[in-house]
Amino acid sequence: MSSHAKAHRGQVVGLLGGSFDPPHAGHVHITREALKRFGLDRVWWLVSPGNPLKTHGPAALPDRMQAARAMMRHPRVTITDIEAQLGTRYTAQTLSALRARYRGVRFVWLMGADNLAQFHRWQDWRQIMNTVPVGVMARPGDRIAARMSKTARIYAHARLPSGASHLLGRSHAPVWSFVNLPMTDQSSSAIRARGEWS
Ligand SMILES: Nc1ncnc2c1ncn2[C@@H]1O[C@H](COP(=O)(O)OP(=O)(O)OP(=O)(O)O)[C@@H](O)[C@H]1O
Ligand SMILES: O=C(O)c1ccc[n+]([C@@H]2O[C@H](COP(=O)([O-])O)[C@@H](O)[C@H]2O)c1
Repeated sequence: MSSHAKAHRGQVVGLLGGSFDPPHAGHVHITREALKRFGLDRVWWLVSPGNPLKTHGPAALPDRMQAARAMMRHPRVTITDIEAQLGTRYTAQTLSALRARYRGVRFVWLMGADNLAQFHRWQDWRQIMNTVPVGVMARPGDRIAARMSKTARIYAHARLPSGASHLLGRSHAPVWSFVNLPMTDQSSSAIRARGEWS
C-alpha cells in the first residue's frame, strides 16, 4: 500500500520517522503535541522500511501502514511509506531526497528523547542537524540521557530556549528544541512483548 504525501511551498512539515511496529497511543500523543508546540502546519508519519540500527526486521510494511492509518486520524497528519518509494533508509538520505522533491517546503525532524540520546550514531547526523530543525519530545526514562547526549552537548548553542519552541518550524538550522510533554510510557516493544502484535 503506497501513498502520495502532499505539501505546499512555505508549509512547515514535521516528519516523524519510525518503525511503527506497531503504532500506539504514544505516537498519537507526540504528534498532536508536536503540531501545537513546534509551529507545524502538518506532520507526516514516515513508516520506515526498517530501522538501519535494528537487527530484527519489523512486520510487513503494508500491515504497519494499515495499523498506522487506523491509529492516527487527523486532518493535518499524513501516513506515508515514502521512504520505500524513494528507496532511502537512512534519515540523512531521506531528508535530502525530500528536500529535492518538495522545494520550498520546510521540513522539521521529530523524534522522542530516546533517539536524541543515540543520535550521534546515525549516518551523517551532523548533516541532519545542520540542514533541518529538530524537535525532540520527552520520553519516560530518557530525558536525562538525552540532555547529556553528545548531540545535545555539541549543539548546545543551537537549542531554542524553553518557551520559544513554537519558533522551531520557522528557524534556520542548526536549531533544535526539547519539549517536556506530559509523558506517556507506551512503546512498540512492550506491545510486542505482550504478544499483542504479529
Ligand atoms: N511514548 C513515547 N514518548 C515519546 N516519544 C515516543 C514514544 N513512543 C515513540 N516515540 C518516538 O516516536 C518515534 C517512532 O517510534 P518507534 O516507531 O520506534 O516506536 P517505539 O515505541 O520507540 O518502538 P520500540 O519500542 O520498538 O523501540 C521515535 O522517534 C520515538 O522516540
Ligand atoms: O539514519 C540513521 O542512521 C538512523 C538510525 C536509526 C534510526 N533512524 C530513523 O529514526 C526513526 C526512528 O526509528 P525507530 O526504529 O526507533 O522507529 C526512523 O525514521 C529511522 O529510520 C535513522
